[in-house]
Amino acid sequence: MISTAAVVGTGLIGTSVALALAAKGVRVHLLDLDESAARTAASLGAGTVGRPAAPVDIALLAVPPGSVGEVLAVQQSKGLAHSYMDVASVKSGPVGDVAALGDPASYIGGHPMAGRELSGPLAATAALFEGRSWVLTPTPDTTTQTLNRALEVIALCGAVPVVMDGEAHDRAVALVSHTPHVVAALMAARLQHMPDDATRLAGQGLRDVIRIAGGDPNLWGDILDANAAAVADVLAELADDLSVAVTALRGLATDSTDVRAEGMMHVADLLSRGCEGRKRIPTKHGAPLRGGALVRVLIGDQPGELASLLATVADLGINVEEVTIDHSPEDRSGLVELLVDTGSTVRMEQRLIEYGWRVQQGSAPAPQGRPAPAGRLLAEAAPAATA
Ligand SMILES: NC(=O)c1ccc[n+]([C@@H]2O[C@H](COP(=O)([O-])OP(=O)(O)OC[C@H]3O[C@@H](n4cnc5c(N)ncnc54)[C@H](O)[C@@H]3O)[C@@H](O)[C@H]2O)c1
Ligand SMILES: O=C(O)C(=O)C[C@]1(C(=O)O)C=C[C@@H](O)C=C1
Repeated sequence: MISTAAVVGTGLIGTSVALALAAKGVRVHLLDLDESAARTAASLGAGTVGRPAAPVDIALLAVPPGSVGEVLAVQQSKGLAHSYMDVASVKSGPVGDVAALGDPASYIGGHPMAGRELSGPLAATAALFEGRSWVLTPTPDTTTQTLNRALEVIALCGAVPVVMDGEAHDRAVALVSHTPHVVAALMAARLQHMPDDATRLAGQGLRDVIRIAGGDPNLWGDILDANAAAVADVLAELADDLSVAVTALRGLATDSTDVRAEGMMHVADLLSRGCEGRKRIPTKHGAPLRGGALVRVLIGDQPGELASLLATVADLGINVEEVTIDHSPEDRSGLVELLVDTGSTVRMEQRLIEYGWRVQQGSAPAPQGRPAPAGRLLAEAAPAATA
């Protein structure tokens, strides 16, 4: 059983792990090149700043991918821990660096598949890894004790271990994490000089697409540098699809019936392949996305309104897969979208109306038009609520 740990690199990921371990009673030592980051983490309850008097059970190296090998070698030479694991978003590079610079027996590569577009200890949260996959890449050199300690860290963080080969991991994350980041950055870069009237129209769809583009450019430069070939392969396929999409759309903009028909065929194919691809992504419980449906509710933009809506939904005993909220600053309203089982929507809409919530009934695809001025107004609710 792990009772002591160290975290080297107390930024977003290091502090999140430290908070989760500290909450489970593990004594955590916090180390960072930037001492203020370690002090901030400590002030959040993530542990104590400074080296332990004796080696801890396991040290987590939560530093940029290019620094893992060097940091491991330094900390092994100082006897920081019995075992070491890193959390870097790429694995082949760090594993190679470790073999060249340090002792690979007490090291295991790791990568929690959870994060944020923010950096630093203040963005950390103990719940970050709950229910998420956490890759481990043991090599033939890794000792069983080190593997077991890493598995314990993952369990204490509430995550799900996935053991993989480092190169297979890097190919997989090129598709599911690194290329999406590049695509988000490319799209967000298009917005740099957009006119103000377009800015005002930006809704949740755009925000969903560009959220991760806010990630630290230095960290992401390091990640892309370490997985460049695999990301380039995925991007090249995307570029082929893009060029088909451009040609098809140019065709749709012509007067020729034949060219338009062919263009529409390609556009329809692209859109339906998109829907199919999206269904391959598991939900938070690990099952692929099924026929979920959206229930849309207008709320007032004041503190406690969303929490109150979610409490009502919980009272109804309906399981919500996802919640998104789209704020409209101009009329101080919010449109909340709750993804639930298809079978639950009608009952849920009726019951929410009975409770006095303003439901956009018949919720299905994207909302049309602007939401009306919001607020949970009993007087405005459906007849069932006022009867
Ligand atoms: N951000 C994410 O969403 C995410 C998700 C999973 C894994 N990761 C991986 O986690 C690691 C850390 O990322 P983060 O988002 O927490 O970054 P971060 O910038 O929030 O934190 C990194 C911390 O490491 C410290 N540091 C850098 N070099 C150091 C060194 N040589 N010795 C000691 N401390 C050092 C920095 O001062 C900083 O406090 C990276 O390897 C990243 O690939 C990130
Ligand atoms: O959700 C986010 O903000 C993330 O950046 C998470 C994400 C991902 O792509 O899933 C990003 C990089 C990490 O290596 C792991 C997780």
